[in-house]
Amino acid sequence: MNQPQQQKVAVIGGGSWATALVKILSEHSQVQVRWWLRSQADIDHIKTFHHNPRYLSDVYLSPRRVKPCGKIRDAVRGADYVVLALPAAFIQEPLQKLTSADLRGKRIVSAIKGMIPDQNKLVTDWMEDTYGVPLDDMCVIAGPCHAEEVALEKQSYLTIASTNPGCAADFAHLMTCRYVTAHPLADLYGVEYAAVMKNIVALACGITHGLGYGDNFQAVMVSNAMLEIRRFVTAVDPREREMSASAYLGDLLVTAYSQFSRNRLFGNMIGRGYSVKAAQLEMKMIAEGYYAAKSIHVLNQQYGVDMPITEAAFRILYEGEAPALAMNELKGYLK
Ligand SMILES: NC(=O)C1=CN([C@@H]2O[C@H](COP(=O)(O)OP(=O)(O)OC[C@H]3O[C@@H](n4cnc5c(N)ncnc54)[C@H](OP(=O)(O)O)[C@@H]3O)[C@@H](O)[C@H]2O)C=CC1
Ligand SMILES: O=C(CO)COP(=O)(O)O
Repeated sequence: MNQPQQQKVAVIGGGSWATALVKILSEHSQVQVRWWLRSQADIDHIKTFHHNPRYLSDVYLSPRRVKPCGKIRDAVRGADYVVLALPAAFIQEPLQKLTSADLRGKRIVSAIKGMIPDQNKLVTDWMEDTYGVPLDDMCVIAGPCHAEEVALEKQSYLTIASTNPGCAADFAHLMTCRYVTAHPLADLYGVEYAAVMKNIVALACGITHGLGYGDNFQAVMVSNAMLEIRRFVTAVDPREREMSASAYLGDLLVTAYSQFSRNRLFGNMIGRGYSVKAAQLEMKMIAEGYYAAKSIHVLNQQYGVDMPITEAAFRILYEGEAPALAMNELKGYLK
């Protein structure tokens, strides 16, 4: 591991995952975190009290290692790594203040499990197209890991995927601490697509739970979903991959079953009769699966992969189909 002594990491985003990542990174004495948040009140609170007031507010944030700031150019200046940790729908606005020159020579890490909604692009593709960041200078953070469990220092595993083995290994080192183990993996696209798609499945699981379906049905749905994800990922990026690995199956399982899953919670509300708007207003956090259902539906028009679970979610969320009707129809496709 050829890491220089001091590592400067800019983290972009002020929500729960950003807070958890800042906590993990700041476990390393050689890491300095510049943390961009959009709310000046939150920045002031963190500087004064060393806790993020609205997300994972129990987490202590070391003032020696973590410097919050409100200007994104200040956050990325001199950084070795820039970690993107906002929901995909909100990443374009703050990044508009940056030019390709601001990001040149830096490694970009996407912690986002969503697609740029209006363009239906993976975040890494969008960064390459918009800022000319070479794919080899990027990695994604994946794996079954909820921010809430990082806050509690519960043992967790992450996967750092990149086309560049050195980039993945270096960042995996920074993501490893007493309660987190991170492993590098070469499958950037497979991991990134699977992370987007498992959110749609978790949302669909939440819908069935809200409708009163039981664990038996959900287990069948999750098994079928894994096959659906495999079919799509293989169509988009054909290659050998071990889809039972935790970056794929593990993340699907934790999101489909965890009490902390935003996507499952959102789906559960829809299944219980909330409208999409009402569920969004009720949720204090973002469910990426809502946006992903549309992006994957649109993308799949060019691939034509059989995806009954994603399609059922799309019809419920965007075409107003009654959840009970869509799930009743889905029953005929599951084995
Ligand atoms: N939470 C988790 O356990 C994990 C999350 N992820 C991924 O990390 C990414 C970030 O999710 P997470 O941290 O959970 O999200 P949260 O819902 O916790 O936080 C949302 C963030 O987005 C900001 N935001 C909300 N609305 C807007 C807006 N209209 N314009 C600009 N910014 C806005 C919020 O700022 P403000 O508070 O000021 O409104 C906040 O910083 C997602 O892609 C998610 O899938 C990945 C692994 C685990
Ligand atoms: O990706 C996650 C856990 O690995 C988080 O999923 P949710 O956004 O559904 O909470």
